[in-house]
Amino acid sequence: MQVSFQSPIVTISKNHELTRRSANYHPSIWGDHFLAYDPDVKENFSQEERKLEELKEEVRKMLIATPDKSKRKLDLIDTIQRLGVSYHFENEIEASLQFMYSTYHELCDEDGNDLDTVALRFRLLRQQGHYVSSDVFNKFKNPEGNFKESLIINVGGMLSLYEAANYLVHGEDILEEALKFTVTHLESMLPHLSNFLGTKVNQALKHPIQKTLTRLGARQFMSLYQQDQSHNVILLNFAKLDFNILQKQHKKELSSLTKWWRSIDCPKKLPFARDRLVECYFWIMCVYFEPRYSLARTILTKVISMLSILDDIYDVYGTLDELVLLTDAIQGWHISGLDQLPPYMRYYYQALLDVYVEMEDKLTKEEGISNKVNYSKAELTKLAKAYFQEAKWFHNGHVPRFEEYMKVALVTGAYMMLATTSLVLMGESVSTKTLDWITNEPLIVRTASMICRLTDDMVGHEFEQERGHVASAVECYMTEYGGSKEEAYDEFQKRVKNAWKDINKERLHPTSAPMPVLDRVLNLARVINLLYKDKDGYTHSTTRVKEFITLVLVDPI
Ligand SMILES: CC(C)=CCC/C(C)=C/COP(=O)(O)OP(=O)(O)O
Repeated sequence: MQVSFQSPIVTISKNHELTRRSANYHPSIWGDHFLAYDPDVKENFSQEERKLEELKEEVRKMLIATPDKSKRKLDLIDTIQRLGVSYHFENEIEASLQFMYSTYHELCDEDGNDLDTVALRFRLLRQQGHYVSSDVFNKFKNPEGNFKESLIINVGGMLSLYEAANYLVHGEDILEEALKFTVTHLESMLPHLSNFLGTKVNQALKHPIQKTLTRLGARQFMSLYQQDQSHNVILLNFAKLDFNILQKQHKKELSSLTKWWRSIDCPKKLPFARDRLVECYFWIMCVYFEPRYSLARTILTKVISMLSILDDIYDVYGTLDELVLLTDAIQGWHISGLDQLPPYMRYYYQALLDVYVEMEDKLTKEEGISNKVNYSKAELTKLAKAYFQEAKWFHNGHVPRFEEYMKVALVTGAYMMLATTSLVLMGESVSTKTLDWITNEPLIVRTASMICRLTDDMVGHEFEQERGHVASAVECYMTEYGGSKEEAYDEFQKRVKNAWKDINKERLHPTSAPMPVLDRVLNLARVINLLYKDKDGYTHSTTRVKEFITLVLVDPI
């Protein structure tokens, strides 16, 4: 099938003025909202911190006192994790799950036919990276090999099985079946459930734990947990206080980032670009939310904001001649590259260099080293080259073969660059060995990049093609294989589903990199799944994404 493809839109009008493309992005919906954030007076803050420490110790004691063999321990760990406060108890949780892993068979015998417990234990262990066999679910099947009908009325057990099955890896047919079985029955049960249970099921079906980002998930889980009559008051109060204290820190970071962003003055100086500082911060806060990553979060937000503009320069505004110059300047990576650039690019390039100077300075101050920054620079160079390749395809009206497109588009999704930079900024905890590992595009990074690219192209290609854009995965696929866009979407959905199995597999021990490193990549995949579900919520950020940002960064609990 022939796909209509727009011709280049950078044209010279009759009076020889250059007409550039425009995407007409809506302006920032946040403006200076976070600028004036003024944290409570110090005294108030330290009172809260003291209270937090007290509650934390109580939760720690509770965690230690609850026997590792008990179902209560499983529930407690799960609740702590879902409330978003497990980062305070990493060692305690690791030790308990290690014990459960080493005594797994014995514990499974004790769990008997309690589906909720079996599935919860399975999920908590897989989440932690421990491989346990999915054969444990065989006992819930009938002699015909199907899941038993009697399970259907056990909503808690079904939910637990559904959440566990999302941790499937390739070849686990039983978990594929479990997913189908639980989704079908939970969906059909929805209208008959109480308000509380219905909300719980609905939320789980939309956002399985495996794809849930900690802060947003915590916020949503907290309101449900509060309604649960058996909730633990100390734990809930601790989680609420921790959420609010951390939100203040995030607001403070956003306030200082807004000052920086104002100095860039995107609406005036680079009016063709998306003005999305707050959305960028949300993106990066999803990658790492913990207090210890404050510096990393701040600088990575600057990097992603600059990448967003760079994407618009290559995709929307720049002429091919100008893009040659910019790509050269980025390869050269030096202030001398400024001279040849047109004014708007010179302005952009200077601001980009400034972000990297800051990155070098801060890392040198923190750790006494700055050569790790070179890993990020190398990725940026790679990214610019790939952007340029796409620009050439667009300006020549060329539709590449699907695989040829994907090779370049996996890079232009920018996840390789962002993942690498996120690690560079994690400081001492990430070794140069790990940075070498990520530079070689390991499976988990390729996979997250693929999820990013296909998800982005499925929801964004029509809007992009209207304004003029390189052929996306959808156009390339249809041109090469024929068929409708719906068939292309089906194929891509399948690939995305498989990609999640790869991510699950890559997080099982023995892993190719430390778990905190893999979790940055996992979080990047989760963000794209959240922001680009059904539509490009980053570019068009006035609805769903605004709600997410409000929940996590605006409203305290
Ligand atoms: C991951 C990063 C860098 C996020 C920053 C914002 C960005 C460039 C989003 C993708 O935009 P797009 O949908 O216009 O991308 P593309 O042009 O590649 O389709």
